[in-house]
Amino acid sequence: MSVVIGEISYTNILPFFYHLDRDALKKRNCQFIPQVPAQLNQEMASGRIDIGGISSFAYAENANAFTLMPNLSVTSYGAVGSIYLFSKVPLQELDGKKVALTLSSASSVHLLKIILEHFYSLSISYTMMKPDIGTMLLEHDACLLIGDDAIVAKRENSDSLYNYDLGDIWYDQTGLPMTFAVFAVRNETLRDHTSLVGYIYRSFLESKLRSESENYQPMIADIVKTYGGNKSFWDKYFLKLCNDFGPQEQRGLSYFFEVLYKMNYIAEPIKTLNIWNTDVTIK
Ligand SMILES: C=C(O[C@@H]1C=C(C(=O)O)C=C[C@H]1O)C(=O)O
Repeated sequence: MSVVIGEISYTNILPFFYHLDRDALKKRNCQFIPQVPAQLNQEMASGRIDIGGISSFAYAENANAFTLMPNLSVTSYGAVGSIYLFSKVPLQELDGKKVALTLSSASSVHLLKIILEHFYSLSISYTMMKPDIGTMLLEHDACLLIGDDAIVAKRENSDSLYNYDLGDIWYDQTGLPMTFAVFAVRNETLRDHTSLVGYIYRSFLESKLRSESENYQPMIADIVKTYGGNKSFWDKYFLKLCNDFGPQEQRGLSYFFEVLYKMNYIAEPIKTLNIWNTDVTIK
């Protein structure tokens, strides 16, 4: 039986994937499925995908079925640079208005609801839509985009619309980092394929450490060719993102989960984050 690895199809996950030895992983019977986060979340929940990066919100919804991997996440301390609310009016004036939300996201969609309803006490009507800023804004006053969709939209629309970086607002309001993506494994996969999961985990960690030690340079050169933008934009983007998942990132995530529970967006409170103790398991 193969182990299926979910691969978020956004540049922000690349530090964990860029230096993977995919042939070695395929020889060990691993397969890769690239998808936007919301799709990966569903497929992890249904068991079609076994391991990989998912929305942190999806962990909160499936905390009994998933185990988190230490040291790996997509987190921001303040501005993230790829998660924006684009609005025709200032944020405070959105009360009673219509906001379109990208179908690709789960964490940022809920973070936006926390910001608008909990931090700013606004009442909003939401529609989930495909991530296309033109269509989204035809009949809505604002829209949320994430990942490369948001990066391109910001490049092209920053003069004509108000834009708000959700990582920035979260940090201003809480003083905490925001973890958008975590790395998780299904509990049965961890139980049945412990040593292979250990190998995959080490591969992600090594790719991340190598990307960081190279200041993301070969990776950024490839990104510029594929996605455009200039090198200095991508340099800043990756230097600002935090790819760790230590005590402070976990504190921020636990607070996000606490607010989600208070606002009834998750059914059960998350009392502890179930993080794999790799020191004990991996030899
Ligand atoms: C930083 C980002 O984080 C992403 C946001 C996610 C979400 O909102 O559910 C999920 C995974 C992350 O890759 C981004 O895509 O811009």
